[in-house]
Amino acid sequence: MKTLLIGVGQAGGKLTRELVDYDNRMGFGAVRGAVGVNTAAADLRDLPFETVLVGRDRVNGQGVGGDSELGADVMETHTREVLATLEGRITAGIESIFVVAGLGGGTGSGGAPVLARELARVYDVPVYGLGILPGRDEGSMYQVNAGRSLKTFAREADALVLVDNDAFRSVGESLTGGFDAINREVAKRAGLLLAAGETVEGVGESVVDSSEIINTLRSGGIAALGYAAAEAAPEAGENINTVVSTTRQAVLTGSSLPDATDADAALLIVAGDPDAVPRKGVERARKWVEEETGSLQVRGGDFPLSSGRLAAVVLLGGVERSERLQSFIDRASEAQQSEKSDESAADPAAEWASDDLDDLV
Ligand SMILES: Nc1nc2c(ncn2[C@@H]2O[C@H](COP(=O)(O)OP(=O)(O)OP(=O)(O)O)[C@@H](O)[C@H]2O)c(=O)[nH]1
Repeated sequence: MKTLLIGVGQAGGKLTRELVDYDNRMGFGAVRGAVGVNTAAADLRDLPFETVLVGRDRVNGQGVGGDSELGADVMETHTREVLATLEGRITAGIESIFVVAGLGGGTGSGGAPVLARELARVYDVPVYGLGILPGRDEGSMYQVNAGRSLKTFAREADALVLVDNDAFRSVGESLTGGFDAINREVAKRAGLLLAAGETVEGVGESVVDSSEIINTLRSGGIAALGYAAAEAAPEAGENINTVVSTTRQAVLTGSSLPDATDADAALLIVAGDPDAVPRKGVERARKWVEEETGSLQVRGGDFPLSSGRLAAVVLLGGVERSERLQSFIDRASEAQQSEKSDESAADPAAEWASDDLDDLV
């Protein structure tokens, strides 16, 4: 799926850079362009693509210091500048736009939903979010920002793929030290998903195309992305169990949003050498995904790659009813209450005190 990436805020910019690097390294060519947007000049310096510094008049290139309302305000004021940098980049071949942001800070959490809304108004292609949830030991400001942003971002984008920063943290590793590793894990998942619609080598029996990604995300709301890989035997017949077990691992232990398995729709992509991919294994794995997610809309396909390994990438669409998300929302609501902010009923933050997740879609 030919995609344009827009990284908003520090985390958004860094993750976008990782996505661009991964796509280049693998030679996929699915990422057709990238732009970085930030209120902090220093965070834009290392990005190897076009950048836009917004809100200079308000924060003088220093960032918004975790104030997501200010982040949203700045983006409202400068949307035109950001859209101007996209002119000529959203060519006929572009099939989707991803707005990438950390939801715990101010620039990304406030700015990304505003930008998604404006992009959806201007362009016909789907506008997706790729949002990062703060880890559970980050401070309450991060939790509240993410809680508020999550709901708005999911509403304004055509779907929001979530990454929980706790999902890829190894035991005992500090979160900050682990960011690069987390970004690599996310880039692999998202990079393979985007590239799956672009045939790279050979032609598999049932190759995935972009419309399957779009259809899996069609119900909107929150999505999760899982991945796992294992050594492949040369003969397809010997790999039936491998395909099933990597698929289970992708969903159960390799997901960007762990424990979010109750889904509206799913897409299973099996990547590997076409001669090593067993049809029977793919069918069984697909059945397993149907049972695990409770969804009857499970699509599947191959991604032919010359590799001695087999990988399963699983995109789950419409996972907002998951316990994991509920526990995050509880955490954000608690943080908000403990900050004793005196929100009124008209304040969007007040909606986060509600347990009613159906509001998301
Ligand atoms: N996965 C990942 N998360 C990150 C990274 N950098 C920061 N974060 C997370 O993103 C959140 C902070 O967002 P930032 O992107 O730093 O903030 P910002 O949007 O630039 O906003 P301000 O700094 O307030 O202007 C926190 O929850 C961090 O845990 C990164 O490189 N990778």
